[in-house]
Amino acid sequence: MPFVNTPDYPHASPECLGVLLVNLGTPDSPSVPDVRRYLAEFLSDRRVVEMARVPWMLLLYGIILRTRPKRSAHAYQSIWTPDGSPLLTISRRQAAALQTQLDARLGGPVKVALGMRYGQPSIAAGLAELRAANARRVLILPLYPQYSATTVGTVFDAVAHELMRWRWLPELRFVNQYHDEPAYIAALAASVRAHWAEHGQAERLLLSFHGLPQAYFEQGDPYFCHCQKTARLLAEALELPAERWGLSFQSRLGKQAWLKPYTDATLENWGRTGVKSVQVLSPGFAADCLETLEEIAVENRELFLAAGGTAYEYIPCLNDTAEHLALITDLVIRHSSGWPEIAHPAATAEVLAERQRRAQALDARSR
Ligand SMILES: C=CC1=C(C)c2cc3[nH]c(cc4nc(cc5[nH]c(cc1n2)c(C)c5CCC(=O)O)C(CCC(=O)O)=C4C)c(C)c3C=C
Ligand SMILES: [Fe+2]
Ligand SMILES: [Fe+2]
Repeated sequence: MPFVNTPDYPHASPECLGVLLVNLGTPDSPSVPDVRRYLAEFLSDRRVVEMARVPWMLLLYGIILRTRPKRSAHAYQSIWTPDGSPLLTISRRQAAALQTQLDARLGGPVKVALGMRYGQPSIAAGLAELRAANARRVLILPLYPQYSATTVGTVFDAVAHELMRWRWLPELRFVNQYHDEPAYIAALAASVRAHWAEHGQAERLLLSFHGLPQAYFEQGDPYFCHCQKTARLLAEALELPAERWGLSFQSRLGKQAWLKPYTDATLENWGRTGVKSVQVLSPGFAADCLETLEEIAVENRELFLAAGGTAYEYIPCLNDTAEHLALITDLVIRHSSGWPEIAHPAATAEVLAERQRRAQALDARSR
């Protein structure tokens, strides 16, 4: 097997800390062929759909990829911006802002790259960018607060798959989840309070998380429990009594049972039973995307209003807000702590200069 080599490795070049920010990924364009290509990659992932391979491939290529791309492309067209898919443009802004924050807070060189699990820029391309910057230590940060094998687990697979081709591996760390991180809960609470300050408080707050097949939970995926804890901590931070908020799961696909209660059914039920106003937040998404901007902000609004509700507001994801960037920066600093001082906030310019002086002295002695 041909390995990726570093034949022109410059011995004196400075090492740096590499950070790979990862999110799900999105089609290259909202055209039907591009959406089909994206869905084919996504839905062929064994961690996303655990069905037996042969029947699933027959169903995927025989039916799903002949019908769903048209419907999904239509939905993507409704949220696409002049700069591209919201998920990608927001992720790029997060990566650029994280680079700025880390440059300011770390004493040593750091390189941030973006990698998407499906589509472009790929995880392989992000890792290649880090290799080109001579990142000898790499922190992988999947931007999924709650762990699921279908999201975080598959990011690990893609990283491992790419590194199998490398001759010289970097040191590696991998953030697994941050569902109960105080700074994450505080950032969510701040975004809800900011919304309340501007628009007032609705009768109920719905915390809607992306769903999963129920069977994955029964077989040990902790995602459901992580979502419950995030929601409880957020409600506590907002001092919301139980009757003023709910938790639900959105975006189900196919006929099998997914995690319950479902977001659409919850909103319809609330509308039917006299709840007039709701605000909906999707705490599990680090960036706005098709599932929030179309499904939550548009589709589910119509369901709630048709069921008798009169006011429906969607509260945006944390995206590239200052609170979110502070949280992401903090996660990087804490998870890279203990690595050589280059990656540590205590590594000031003086520490690095001293380190360089020592290296030069050693070098001079060994000549
Ligand atoms: C079996 C199918 C799916 C599982 C399991 C699943 C889990 C899962 N997904 C996210 C986050 C996102 N999903 C997004 C889109 C999306 N998800 C699925 C299917 C499953 N997701 C599909 C088919 C699609 C594509 C759109 C469509 O055709 O409906 C997105 C948005 C991507 C974008 O381009 O904007 C995100 C983000 C999580 C967090 C999760 C499990 C916890
Ligand atoms: Fe999804
Ligand atoms: Fe959806």
